[in-house]
Amino acid sequence: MEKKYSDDGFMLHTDLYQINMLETYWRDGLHKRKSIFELFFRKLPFGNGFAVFAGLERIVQYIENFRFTDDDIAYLRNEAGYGEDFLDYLNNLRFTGKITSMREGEVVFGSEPLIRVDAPLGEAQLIETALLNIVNYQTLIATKASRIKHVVGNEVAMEFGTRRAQEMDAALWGTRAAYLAGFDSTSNVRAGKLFGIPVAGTHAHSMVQAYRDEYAAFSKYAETHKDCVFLVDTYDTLRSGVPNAIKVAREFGDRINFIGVRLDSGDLAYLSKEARRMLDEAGFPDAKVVASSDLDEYTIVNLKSQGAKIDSWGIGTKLITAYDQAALGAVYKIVSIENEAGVMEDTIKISANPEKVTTPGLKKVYRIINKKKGYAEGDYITLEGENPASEKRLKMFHPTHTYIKKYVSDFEARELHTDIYADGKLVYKLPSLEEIRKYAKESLGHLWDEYKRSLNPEEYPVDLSQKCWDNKMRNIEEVRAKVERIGAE
Ligand SMILES: Nc1ncnc2c1ncn2[C@@H]1O[C@H](COP(=O)(O)OP(=O)(O)OP(=O)(O)O)[C@@H](O)[C@H]1O
Ligand SMILES: O=P(O)(O)OC[C@H]1O[C@H](OP(=O)(O)OP(=O)(O)O)[C@H](O)[C@@H]1O
Ligand SMILES: O=C(O)c1cccnc1
Repeated sequence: MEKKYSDDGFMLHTDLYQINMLETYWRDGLHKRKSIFELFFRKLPFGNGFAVFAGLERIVQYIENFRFTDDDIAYLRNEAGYGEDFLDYLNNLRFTGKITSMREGEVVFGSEPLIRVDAPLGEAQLIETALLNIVNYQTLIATKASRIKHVVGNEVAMEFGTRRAQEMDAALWGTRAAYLAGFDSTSNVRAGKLFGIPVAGTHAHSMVQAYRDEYAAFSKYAETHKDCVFLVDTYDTLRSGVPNAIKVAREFGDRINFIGVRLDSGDLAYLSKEARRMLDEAGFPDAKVVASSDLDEYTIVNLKSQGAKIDSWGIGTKLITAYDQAALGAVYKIVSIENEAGVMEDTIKISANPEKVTTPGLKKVYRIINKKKGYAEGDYITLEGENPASEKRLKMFHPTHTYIKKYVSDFEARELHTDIYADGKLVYKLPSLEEIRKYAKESLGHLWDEYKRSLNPEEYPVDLSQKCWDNKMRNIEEVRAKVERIGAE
């Protein structure tokens, strides 16, 4: 197809229905009504005990570019048939609202607002798709990366996924998500350039095949590179690959920095132990064994249990595609809207599944940290205006199984949201990626080990304050009464 329009903005990165709803609101004069939306997911991915929030920097990029371009308007005029008056409105549309959000790297849980948008209805509605698109992917990958890094421990985790990622943006932002959640490096050079992530890598089988000879390939690589990791499995790992790597390392001596060998197929436990033994016997005890080949947290744990001697793990496909769970399932729900009289009214979405009933109202999220132990007792969602810190003894109860409760005293109530936008202006200084990575580590540090284990972790409490819970019940009752009235008519 002939390219009629340039790809010069993010505004059309939305679902058509958002623009259609916006048109309805605008024609009906509802677009300026103050509204509050919350972005959250319900269920933690991968059966993990927590998720790692990521995506905020990209959201800021998106909001900073919140304006339809001339080409966007031309497209909407020519291909989508919107009227000139509405197009005029779109042309002048800017984001004027408020956004509060979790910080990137924050450990987060199901059913708590990760982002709150407090904006004129039209604006808040229009940004839904992009916000979900960004958070759903980046938080999913950051969480997967955190799981993998948890089992890798103090060894090195290298991100190798670009070639298998769902296209370029996914590779780039997925790599960033992996790094902020604890990965040590990436093979994606653009991610190195744009985000300052350390880049690392070895070489491919194609190089060995291009020289048609393993020894020649390793030697030529050594002639051109100081740091050398030789890929030893192209022909026969133990009979040819490792011996050739050792031979070249000996011949080049101090002229190269022989970092080690990479295994990419076969029985990685057995081969790593044998490679380790051969390297040690050859006088290279510091040479590392790198492994790759469809690795994830499960194979890594299993390889470790077999006594594998692997120092560095290269992880691609299963990380960057979130192989075992393709989507986080985060949603964006309206919780409050201004009425004709200018008064904010809560709004609720009812479901037969109690966990899917939304929690209405303007809310805040606090992490309740036990001051003595330094660990989190749970997250506590309040209505705006409540101050949990002023309570001596905080009652925390399960929002659906309310008989499950506990009292917490001597705690810090740490508010988890921070202001990102106020009156459409960016009021948040984006932290560096290194700061985010450090923050992610600290945030995870507040969790008991029981929530951190990768298999069958304990369920972390995300509770509602009594007022918030009462408000939800009142809203449910009001909707019920309304439905019954309609049913009786
Ligand atoms: N000792 C081991 N225990 C458990 N899993 C292993 C072990 N060694 C390797 N694996 C994993 O088993 C899978 C083997 O993949 P696959 O069957 O494609 O074979 P391969 O050895 O990689 O061969 P090739 O790349 O030549 O096709 C990979 O996911 C790898 O991480
Ligand atoms: O297995 P992953 O976790 O996805 O890690 C990335 C994989 O990409 C490369 O294989 P590929 O076959 O693409 O190229 P190669 O010929 O260099 O091995 C590399 O050797 C890894 O096996
Ligand atoms: O550098 C490597 O070894 C590498 C990079 C990307 C994918 N697989 C391996």
